[in-house]
Amino acid sequence: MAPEAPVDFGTKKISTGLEMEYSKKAYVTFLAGTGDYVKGVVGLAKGLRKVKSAYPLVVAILPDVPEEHREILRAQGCIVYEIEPIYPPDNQIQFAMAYYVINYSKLRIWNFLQYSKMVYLDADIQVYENIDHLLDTPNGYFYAVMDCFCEKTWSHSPQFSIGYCQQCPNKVTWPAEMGSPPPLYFNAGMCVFEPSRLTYESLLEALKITPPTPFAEQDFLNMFFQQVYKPIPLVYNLVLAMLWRHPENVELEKVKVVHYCAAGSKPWRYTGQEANMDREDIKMLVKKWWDIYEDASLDFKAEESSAAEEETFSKPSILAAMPEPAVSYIPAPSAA
Ligand SMILES: O=c1ccn([C@@H]2O[C@H](COP(=O)(O)OP(=O)(O)O)[C@@H](O)[C@H]2O)c(=O)[nH]1
Ligand SMILES: OC[C@H]1O[C@H](O[C@@H]2[C@@H](O)[C@H](O)[C@@H](O)[C@H](O)[C@@H]2O)[C@H](O)[C@@H](O)[C@H]1O
Ligand SMILES: [Mn+2]
Repeated sequence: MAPEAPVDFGTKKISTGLEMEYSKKAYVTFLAGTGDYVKGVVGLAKGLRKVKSAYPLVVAILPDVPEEHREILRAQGCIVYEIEPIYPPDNQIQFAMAYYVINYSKLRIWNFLQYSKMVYLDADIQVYENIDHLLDTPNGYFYAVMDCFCEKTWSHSPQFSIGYCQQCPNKVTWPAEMGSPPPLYFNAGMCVFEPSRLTYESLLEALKITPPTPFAEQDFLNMFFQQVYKPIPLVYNLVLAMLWRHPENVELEKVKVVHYCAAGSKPWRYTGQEANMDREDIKMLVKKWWDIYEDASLDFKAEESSAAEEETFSKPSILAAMPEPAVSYIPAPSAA
C-alpha cells in the first residue's frame, strides 16, 4: 500500500489558530529493554557530535528502558521520547531473530510530528562522516540502502535458496519460472523519512492486516514504501556482511556509516569468536567504535545547547487531543 504523499510542511496553522513550527529536523534512534543497547545509543550520540552534526539525536524508548539509562541519554544531550510498544497481529511466525517482534515499535517515529524530516539510525550504527545533507533530500521519497540476502539469516527466503542477491543480480539470474525478481529491498537500520499523521495512520492500519514475516518491521516497511523507495549508496549504511559477501561493492575508505548488524559484531559485546569476527577490517571497525565511545572529549556539555527535553508521550502535546488509532497489543518476548 503506497502511503499518501506526505504533506509539504512549512509553518502550519491548525484549528486552534496556534502556529506550530514544522521545519525541525533530527536524527532518531530506537531503544528497548534493560540491556546494553544503551551503549550503542551513547556511541551514536558521541559519533554524531564528532562529525559536528547540526541536528539533535532523538531517542524513541519503550517503557521498559530504566530511568538510569534515560538519565545517561539525557546527559549525552539526547531528546528522549517514551513511546508505546507496537506488536504485529497475533501470529506464529518464526522471526529471523525472536526479539525482532519489538522492532515494530519503531513505527511510532512516523508520529513525531514536531519534525518535518528525520534520519532513523539503529543503535548498532555509527556515523563516521557528516551526513546532515541527507536531511535536505527531496521530500516524498523513502531513502535507504539496499540489503544483502546472503547471510544465513535469509535461509528462509527463495533468494537464498537459489543464491540470488540484489547486490550481484547478474551472478545468479532470477529464473523466469519463479516470476519477476523481488523488488529492491532495503536494510531498515538506516532510513530518511518524513513524519506524517497520514503516513503514520496508514502504517498502523496496514499493520493490522499484514501477516508478519521473518524480518518483521523491515519486511513490512519494504512492502509499505515500495513505490517511493529510493536506494542510496552503500556508504550510508554498510551492512557488515557486505565485506565478505560482496567485497567488490565496498570501498571501505569511503564508507560514512557502519551498521554493526552481523552476528557477533555489536562492539559493546564483541568477543571475536563468531564467524568473520576475526577479520582485520572488523577488528579495525570495532576499535573505531570504541575510540569514540571512550572519548570523554565527545561527551555532551550542557552549554552546547539548551538542555535536552524529555516528554512522556510520542506526540507533541498540541496533538495529544487527537485520538490515537487503536492497536492491539499482545505479550512478546523481551528484547535481546
Ligand atoms: O534489545 C534490543 C534489541 C534491539 N534494539 C533496537 O532495535 C534495533 C534493531 O535491532 P538490531 O540492530 O539488533 O537488528 P540487526 O540490525 O542487528 O538485525 C537496534 O539497533 C536497537 O536500536 C534495542 O534497543 N534493544
Ligand atoms: O527487525 C528486523 C531487522 O532487520 C534488519 O536486520 C539485518 C540483520 O538481521 C542482518 O543480520 C541481516 O543480514 C540483514 O539482512 C538484516 O536486514 C535491520 O538491520 C534491523 O534494523 C531490523 O529492521
Ligand atoms: Mn541494527
